[in-house]
Amino acid sequence: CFKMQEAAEHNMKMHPMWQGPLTVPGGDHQSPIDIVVRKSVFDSELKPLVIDYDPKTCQQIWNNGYSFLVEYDDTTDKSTLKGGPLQDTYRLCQFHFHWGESNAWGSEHTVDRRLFPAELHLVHWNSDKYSLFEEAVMEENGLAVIGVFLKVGKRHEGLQKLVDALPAIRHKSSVVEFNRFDAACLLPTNTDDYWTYHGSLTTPPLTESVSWIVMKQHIEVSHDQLAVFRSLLFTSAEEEVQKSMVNNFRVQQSLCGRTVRSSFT
Ligand SMILES: NS(=O)(=O)c1ccc(S(=O)(=O)c2ccccc2)s1
Ligand SMILES: [Zn+2]
Repeated sequence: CFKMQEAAEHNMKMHPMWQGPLTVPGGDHQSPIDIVVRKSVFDSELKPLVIDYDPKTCQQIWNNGYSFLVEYDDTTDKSTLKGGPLQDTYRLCQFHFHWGESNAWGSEHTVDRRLFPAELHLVHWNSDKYSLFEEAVMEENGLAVIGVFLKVGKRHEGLQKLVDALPAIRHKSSVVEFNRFDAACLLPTNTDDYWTYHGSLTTPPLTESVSWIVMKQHIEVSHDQLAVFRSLLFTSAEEEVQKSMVNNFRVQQSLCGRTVRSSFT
């Protein structure tokens, strides 16, 4: 996915506005949304997800000015997602999180209006149809993002390696090498139960190219682990006023007649 330079330039274009309730002009397939459980439709055709991540493809972790991203080498089909609602094979390119300033809110999607303190997004692009991430971003069936809710509870052992790397990327545009991280350790034990709908990126360019797959089962992280997320900064080392990286989520968008399907009854 995006390399450092493009994303840094890209970030300049995105930063000032991304938090607003901005939607693309006429965009009626925007994300995130509130998932109204009783209105979701069970679809027996939905298959189990096939998630196959290779920890060796993990490359770096960096602060892009509104979240922190763990980026993977997506030049080959080494870390892939298929099955579920997807017709093609999608390559993992990065994962990141959204969180609040308190444990009372922070997630982007909600379930029957219930907010979670944070949400993980694992971003994949359709490598059967496109040769580059940047192409896939603009296309209808270009991206697939897995959303996982985080709840505050017991410490997440797998997450700790990532939490320990965060102080090194406190400021915007800082990056450190990050290898052999198995993103699969962040998935809930049950990945067969999920909601899926067609939506968009939740930050500019807000393109409506995402097959969203939101896990029913959350993962647990400790209060202290989440507090380290909040120690990150939106601002670069040069800026005189440092701003805590918190509340980096978009407000819920209207469903506009879309159906949310569930893989479970
Ligand atoms: N929160 S989200 O999962 O919807 C999301 C927002 C942005 C991205 S991206 O970094 O892949 C990206 C994609 C296209 C252009 C720039 C960045 S993924
Ligand atoms: Zn996201």
